[in-house]
Amino acid sequence: MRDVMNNQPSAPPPYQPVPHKSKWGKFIAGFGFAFSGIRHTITTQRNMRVHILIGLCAVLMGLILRISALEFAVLFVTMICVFTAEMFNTVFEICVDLVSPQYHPLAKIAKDVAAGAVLVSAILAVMVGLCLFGPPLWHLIFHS
Ligand SMILES: Nc1ncnc2c1ncn2[C@@H]1O[C@H](COP(=O)(O)OP(=O)(O)OP(=O)(O)O)[C@@H](O)[C@H]1O
Repeated sequence: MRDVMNNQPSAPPPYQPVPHKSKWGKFIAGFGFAFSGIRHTITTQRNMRVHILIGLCAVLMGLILRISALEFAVLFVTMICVFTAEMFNTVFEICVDLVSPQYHPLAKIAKDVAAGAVLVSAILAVMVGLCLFGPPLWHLIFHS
């Protein structure tokens, strides 16, 4: 959008919340926005697709190795931790790009810390995976 008189980029119009007829309409629209955020992360972030693929493989492995319901619960919590970290990382990337499109040392720190949070959660996932699948895999390989 450009300022016609000066041929300069003009400020975008202020955000106007979409009016909803009822409370329920607003409630249901909230789900739509949330799913749209999830879809955006999956379609734009390759790392998110990798996390989902690894998570699905882990669930499949859990089924094959017949881990307990409690172990599945631990697996799901861990997977959601990683997904959530990746989604917040995406939020930070977008916010930083919005506020500081040019290079800025604070922008670098913000993005690096957000990426670090994803790495920490991925390390947690590897450790949980080792604890859950290590013993049954060991038993399967060396005692069958
Ligand atoms: N505005 C900026 N100012 C300073 N450093 C930046 C800036 N934008 C990015 N960086 C540096 O570049 C790194 C990569 O940033 P980028 O936005 O490309 O993230 P990414 O992890 O590659 O994102 P994606 O997940 O989309 O591939 C950041 O971790 C940060 O160190």
